[in-house]
Amino acid sequence: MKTLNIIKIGGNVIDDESKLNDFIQSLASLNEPFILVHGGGKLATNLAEKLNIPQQLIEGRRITDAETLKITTMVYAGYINKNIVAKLQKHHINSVGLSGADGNLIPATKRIHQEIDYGFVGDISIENVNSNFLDLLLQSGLTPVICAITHDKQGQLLNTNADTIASVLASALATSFQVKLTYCFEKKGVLNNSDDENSVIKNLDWDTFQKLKEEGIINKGMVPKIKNAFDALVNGVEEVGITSAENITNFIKSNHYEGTRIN
Ligand SMILES: Nc1ncnc2c1ncn2[C@@H]1O[C@H](COP(=O)(O)OP(=O)(O)OP(=O)(O)O)[C@@H](O)[C@H]1O
Repeated sequence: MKTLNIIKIGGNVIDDESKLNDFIQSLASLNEPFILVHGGGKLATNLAEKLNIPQQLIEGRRITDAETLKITTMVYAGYINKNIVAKLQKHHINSVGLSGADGNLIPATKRIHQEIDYGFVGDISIENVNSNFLDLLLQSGLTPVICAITHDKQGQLLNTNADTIASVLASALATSFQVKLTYCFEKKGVLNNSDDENSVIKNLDWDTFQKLKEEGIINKGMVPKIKNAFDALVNGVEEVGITSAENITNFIKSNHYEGTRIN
């Protein structure tokens, strides 16, 4: 089976043009096929503030009312997606930017919650991913760049967590590729001490994750990210890791390179 990398890039890197340029340059030297999934929450929040549209986040999840859906779609599927595609083109990586509605790539179901009205938030499943479409693009030598906007097949766009999209896509493709899933963000990996960049946990198993979560050492957005990472492993993804954007290529190429491997 051929190797395929699914790489997720986080918001703190996307917000910083210089960090983003370095990340894309590093990706360009990977020499392995990849699919890039991106977040971008901070830019969406900034634009919403400028437009006086109040934002509400519950446990790191954005409540997506009709106005917020417009903002997230403009920011994720518009500016961020095309900015990344343009930067990849500069490095001769012919990429194509997609939402989950394009090519019916990621159909979703609007989340119904007993107590919280999340608004236009979409839950997704491995079975519904249009992996044939991704396969066609990859076979044509194109690199898909995917944002966190999905659709319900009834004409409604939905907002879906980008870490979950990366995990679900990786799992859906694991039957036809040897998939390596790598989450990239601004730190060197999952840290044992948030103040010490040199405290990267090299290997993280489920029991250690539970312990560190209970102790509060792993918190905020890192909790759902790691849960998504374990889900991918359970669903047949070969290798799952979390590392810094600047070290992406070295991490993928060497098992000994700095970062956290999920196992
Ligand atoms: N033990 C830990 N080690 C490293 N980071 C941690 C840890 N615990 C919590 N974090 C936090 O998790 C954050 C990463 O999660 P987050 O969901 O914000 O990632 P992201 O991929 O950058 O976001 P997005 O998908 O919204 O663009 C880090 O910025 C850090 O503050």
